[in-house]
Amino acid sequence: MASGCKIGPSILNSDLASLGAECLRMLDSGADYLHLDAPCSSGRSVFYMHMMVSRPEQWVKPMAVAGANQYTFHLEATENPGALIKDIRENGMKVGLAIKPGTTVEYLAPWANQIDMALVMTVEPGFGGQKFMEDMMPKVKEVFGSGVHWLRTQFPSLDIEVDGGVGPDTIHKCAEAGANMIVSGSAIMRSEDPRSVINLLRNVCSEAAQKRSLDR
Ligand SMILES: O=C(CO)[C@@H](O)[C@H](O)COP(=O)(O)O
Ligand SMILES: [Fe+2]
Repeated sequence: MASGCKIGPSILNSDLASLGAECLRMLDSGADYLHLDAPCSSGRSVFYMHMMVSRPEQWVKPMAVAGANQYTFHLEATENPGALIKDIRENGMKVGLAIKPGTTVEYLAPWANQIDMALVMTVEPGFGGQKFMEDMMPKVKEVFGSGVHWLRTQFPSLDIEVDGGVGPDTIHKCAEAGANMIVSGSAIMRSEDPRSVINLLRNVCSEAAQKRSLDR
């Protein structure tokens, strides 16, 4: 099984001058991990880096030294995903592999057994506050060959993350599709009560996961 439902506020939208304080505010509000879209140094929290960069190879060591726990790179950004996965592991981090809206899951599938997390982007990477792309949900449920199989069923222990436009209005789609790691930027960061948004996202996600396990 995947590692349970986890909510990771995206810090991309926050005031970068007060990054540390924002991270603490999110952890105090119940965040399971922090999804960082910009390189930064860390204290001792759970930092999952989303590297939207063109040469992800060059940032592995600096991110490891800065204390990142997971390094997610874009499949489209490298010619040698296998070597990069190996390098990330050798630098003591977990591995995330992201695909942009235009990339199908068949490109990700060959690597699925070597990574800790697949990230299905639900907006074009770049900035927060964009509209959720519901038509990405079939990727989480992926169609293989002639039959329909959920990515979740194909790789039951794989964490599947969604990122972009996810909040109280869109979480149900993600949870029903089988995502268990939920990145949410504006919906959490702009809320006056981030704790209640985080709880809501986690509850919807957990309920869907429970329902799936009962249906099995
Ligand atoms: O990677 C990205 C955007 O490219 C995200 O992590 C966003 O920062 C999420 O913000 P919202 O879409 O939830 O506002
Ligand atoms: Fe992100």
